[in-house]
Amino acid sequence: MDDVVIEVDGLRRSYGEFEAVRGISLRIRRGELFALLGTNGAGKTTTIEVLEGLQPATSGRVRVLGLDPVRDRNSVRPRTGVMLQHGGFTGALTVRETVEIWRSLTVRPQTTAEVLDLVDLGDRMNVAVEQLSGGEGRRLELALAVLGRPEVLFLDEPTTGMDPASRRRTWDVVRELQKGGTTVLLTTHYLEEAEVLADRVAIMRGGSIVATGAPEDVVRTLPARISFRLPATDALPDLPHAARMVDGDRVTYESRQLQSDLTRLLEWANAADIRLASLSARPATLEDVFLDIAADHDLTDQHAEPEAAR
Ligand SMILES: Nc1ncnc2c1ncn2[C@@H]1O[C@H](COP(=O)(O)OP(=O)(O)OP(=O)(O)O)[C@@H](O)[C@H]1O
Repeated sequence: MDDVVIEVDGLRRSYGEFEAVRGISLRIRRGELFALLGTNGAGKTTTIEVLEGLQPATSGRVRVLGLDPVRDRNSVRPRTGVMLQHGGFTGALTVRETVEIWRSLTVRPQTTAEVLDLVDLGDRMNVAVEQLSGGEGRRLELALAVLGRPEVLFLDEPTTGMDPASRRRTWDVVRELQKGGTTVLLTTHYLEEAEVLADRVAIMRGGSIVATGAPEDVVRTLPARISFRLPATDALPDLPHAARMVDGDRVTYESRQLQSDLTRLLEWANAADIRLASLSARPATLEDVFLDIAADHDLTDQHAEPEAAR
C-alpha cells in the first residue's frame, strides 16, 4: 500500500474576497519529490504555507504525516523542515552562531560542521550572515531547514539567486535527502530543476492544478519538434504523424512520433540530395508545457498556423 505522507483534498484558501487556491487535491508518497509549478500568483506559496501550518485552509482537508498541520502543529513541526522564500536572519550574527541558535531549538539536530559541510558553507562559518552572497544565504536557509533530519521537507523556490554550480550542489543535497527517505515538496520557477529532480509535478494556474504527473508524462501531452531551414521554393514532404508549419525559410514539424517522422524526413532529404540547414529534433520540454498552459490558448494559436489552415 502507498505510504501517503501529504494529503490535500479540495483545498481552498481565500484572502478576503480573493480566492488564491481553488479546490486542489494532491497525494504525495513517502520519499517522493513533488514539484509545484506555476506562473507568478498561481497559488504555490499559499498551498505550501497551508501545508506548513503557517496559514489555515479556508476549506478542504490537509494532512501531513497523518496530522493536521495547524491543530497538531507541535507534533508535525519537529518532523518537518521548512525553507521559506524569504527567511529571516539576524545579519550581524555569524553563520556558526545562526546555526547554533537553530540547533538549540531543534530536536536531535545534526552538528554545525555536518550541516554546513552538507551545503558547502564549511569555510564560511565565521562570516557574518549579512556578508553572505544571495546564493550562500539560500544555502544557509537550506542548512537550517534540514538541521533536524526532517521526514518532510518544504522548499519554496530553494535555488532562486544561486549560480549554476550552487544550484547543482543544492540538487545533490536534495537528492541525498530523498535517498534517505525524506519526502520533498518543492516550488520552483526553474523548469529544468523540476525536470531533473521531481518524481511528479503539478502545474498550477489561477489557484487550480491544470496538469499533473511524472515530468515525462506531462511532457508527452505536447508533440516533439523537428525544425530546419530550407529555401521557400523547395517542395516539402508530408510526415505521417506531424503537422507542418512554414515561416519564411524556417520549417517546423510538430510530431507525435519523432523517430519515425524524423527517419522519413532524412530519407526524403537524402534521396533528393537536399541539405537541411540548422536541423534540430527534440521532444517537448516541461518549459514548453508550462508556456503552453501559461499562454492559456491552444497550440494552433500559440505557434505559427498549420500550413493546411492557410
Ligand atoms: N496575504 C495575502 N493577502 C492577500 N492576497 C495574497 C496574500 N498572499 C498571497 N496573496 C495573493 O494570492 C495569490 C497567490 O499568491 P501565492 O504567493 O500563493 O502565489 P505563487 O504561485 O507562490 O506566486 P510566486 O510564483 O509569485 O511566488 C496572488 O494573487 C497573491 O497576490
